[in-house]
Amino acid sequence: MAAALQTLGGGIGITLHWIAFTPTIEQQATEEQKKKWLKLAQDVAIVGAYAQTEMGHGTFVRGLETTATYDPSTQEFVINSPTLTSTKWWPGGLGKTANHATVMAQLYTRGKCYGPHNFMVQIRSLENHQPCPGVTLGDIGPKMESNGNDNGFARFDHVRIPRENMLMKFARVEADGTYVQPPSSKLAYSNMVYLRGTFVMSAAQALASATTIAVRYSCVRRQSEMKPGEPEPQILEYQTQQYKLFPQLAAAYAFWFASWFMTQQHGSITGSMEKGDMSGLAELHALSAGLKSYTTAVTARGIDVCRMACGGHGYSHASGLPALFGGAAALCTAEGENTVMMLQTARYLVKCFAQSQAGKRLTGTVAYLSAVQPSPVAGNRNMSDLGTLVAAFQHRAARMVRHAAMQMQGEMQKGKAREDAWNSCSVLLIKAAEAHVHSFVVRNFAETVQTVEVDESVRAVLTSLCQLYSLYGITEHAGDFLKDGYLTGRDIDAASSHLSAMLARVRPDAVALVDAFDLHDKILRSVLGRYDGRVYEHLYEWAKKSPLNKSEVHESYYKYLQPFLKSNRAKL
Ligand SMILES: CCCCCCCCCCCCCC(=O)SCCNC(=O)CCNC(=O)[C@H](O)C(C)(C)COP(=O)(O)OP(=O)(O)OC[C@H]1O[C@@H](n2cnc3c(N)ncnc32)[C@H](O)[C@@H]1OP(=O)(O)O
Ligand SMILES: Cc1cc2nc3c(=O)[nH]c(=O)nc-3n(C[C@H](O)[C@H](O)[C@H](O)COP(=O)(O)OP(=O)(O)OC[C@H]3O[C@@H](n4cnc5c(N)ncnc54)[C@H](O)[C@@H]3O)c2cc1C
Repeated sequence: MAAALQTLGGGIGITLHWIAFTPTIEQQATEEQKKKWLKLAQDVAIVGAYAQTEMGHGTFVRGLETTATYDPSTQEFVINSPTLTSTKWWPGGLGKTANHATVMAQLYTRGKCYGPHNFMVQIRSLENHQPCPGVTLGDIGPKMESNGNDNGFARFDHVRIPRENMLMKFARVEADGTYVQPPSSKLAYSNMVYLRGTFVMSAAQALASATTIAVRYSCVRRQSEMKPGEPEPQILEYQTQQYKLFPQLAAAYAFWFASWFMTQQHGSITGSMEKGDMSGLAELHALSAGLKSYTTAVTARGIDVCRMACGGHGYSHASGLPALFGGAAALCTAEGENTVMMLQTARYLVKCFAQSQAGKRLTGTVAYLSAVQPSPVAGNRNMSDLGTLVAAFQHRAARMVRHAAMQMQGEMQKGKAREDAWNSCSVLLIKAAEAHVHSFVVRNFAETVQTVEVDESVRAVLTSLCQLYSLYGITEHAGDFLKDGYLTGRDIDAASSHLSAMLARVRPDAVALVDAFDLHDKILRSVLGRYDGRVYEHLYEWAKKSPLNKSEVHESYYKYLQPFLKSNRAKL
């Protein structure tokens, strides 16, 4: 059923029912409320949207304007859109598909505001799908991509819902209007942490799709002469083509493994939180925010590299790459805009750095911050050794975190308010947070290839891929490693030559590495990436099905071109 709805396309968007609406019930509803709504959602007996973002606010959740005012005389909440900018705007499925929504609104009771909380609101009739009284709904119009999803808008004109429709697992409002605090005000945001974590796998899968398409096509496509008189080579024989595609292929594996870690972390930390231990929430938020931001940004750029590596046919929708890029671009903005998310990670790193300066031993993904030596020890490093590469990335991140934090401390010592010092160092903070996440991805990649249960021949290939990913990162960001002399120019030259060697070493396994993603043609939806490699025949068939080819002479000739040509000829 869900798959059918999913493929219905135009105007039917059920993605967010699965990835946001249903998980919000799972994570924010009481057991009683789950009995009422969870099975309905899981069986798609109701279809839901996650309605948080408004026309005027997406990033700043505390600035949302929709209100939920408790009326103790009727034990109801009154949901209202007080301004134009409070109109819910963007939620997937909200325009035409969903008949329910979890609505994030400022909770008011006894005249006091307690901040954003989630409320279950029925928005369309289950009989005729018409909007419920007081609810105005619509689609927000064409977007860059994913136009099958009806991202919509919603306005509420004093819509009354029972008190029990507030999702009350963490915070509660009693019948008399008393507000009961949650263990942490950020638990209302927990589903965003979950969804960000899933974006890491979405990014990995998107990059896996793009590299599958581009690597397979690069084995089919023959172009130019490498040596005069010789047959045209597969374009994958060109080192430049390998330099474009193999780092993206390595990143797809790196992000895939990072998503395994993210899923495991989310499970164990939320498990502890169920028992009342909130200690892991801050690290979980920082990791999910940073990984979401980093992996989606690299993926969007990487998909466009793959698109360009396929030449003209990459620019055709037949390749599947423009659609992949559009979707990946959405991941950079949705579920927490990337800059804002990376700043959240930076906020956590600055806090941890201060704790480490005060003598606290750091643990988890920031443990290296207290372990890394501030003074570089230059020397001939073995740039093909994974341990050396991981240490280099951790040194780089620790140095940049320290530099950004000290810069901020310096600004505050000059008398700047903390917020102003933060803002004037935020570019440094973003770069430090990116270096931190990059070092985590490299370390996690190295640890995974060394411990994953695979045949030794497979481990050797994955190790080469991990070396390639790390060496590519070092050569792309060489300045960061050279700055304090931790790596020398000779180390960077060694890294470049090892990288070239890794490109050649990965080449024979490139097709096997993309086939290993096991992405069916129906998922890839790409003429260039077909498993059977019969690109040209299917490209021609695909083009012939274009709507423009329904008639030999298009109606636009008679309407526009013919009179235009005629009048120009008449002037000769
Ligand atoms: C290729 C595939 C294609 C697929 C097609 C496309 C599909 C698309 C699918 C699209 C689906 C898209 C669906 C959608 O898009 S759903 C809508 C998604 N919207 C967002 O993600 C909103 C983003 N904004 C926020 O989360 C908050 O406003 C932020 C975080 C920015 C500020 O918040 P706030 O102003 O309140 O906080 P603060 O900055 O003062 O910090 C105060 C403290 O709070 C801590 N803190 C903050 N947050 C969290 C947290 N979550 N857990 C735990 N802790 C948290 C923080 O560390 C700090 O701690 P400390 O430092 O004081 O100790
Ligand atoms: C495809 C898609 C699907 C979506 N689906 C949903 C959904 O189902 N439900 C839902 O509720 N929402 C959804 N959204 C909305 C999405 O969550 C928001 O667009 C996102 O959170 C970004 O918020 P914004 O649009 O307010 O951007 P803004 O925050 O206005 O971003 C504009 C610029 O301001 C900058 N900026 C903002 N705050 C800061 C800061 N503190 N420091 C530095 N720079 C800052 C940003 O970095 C950015 O460069 C979707 C969006 C898209 C694109």
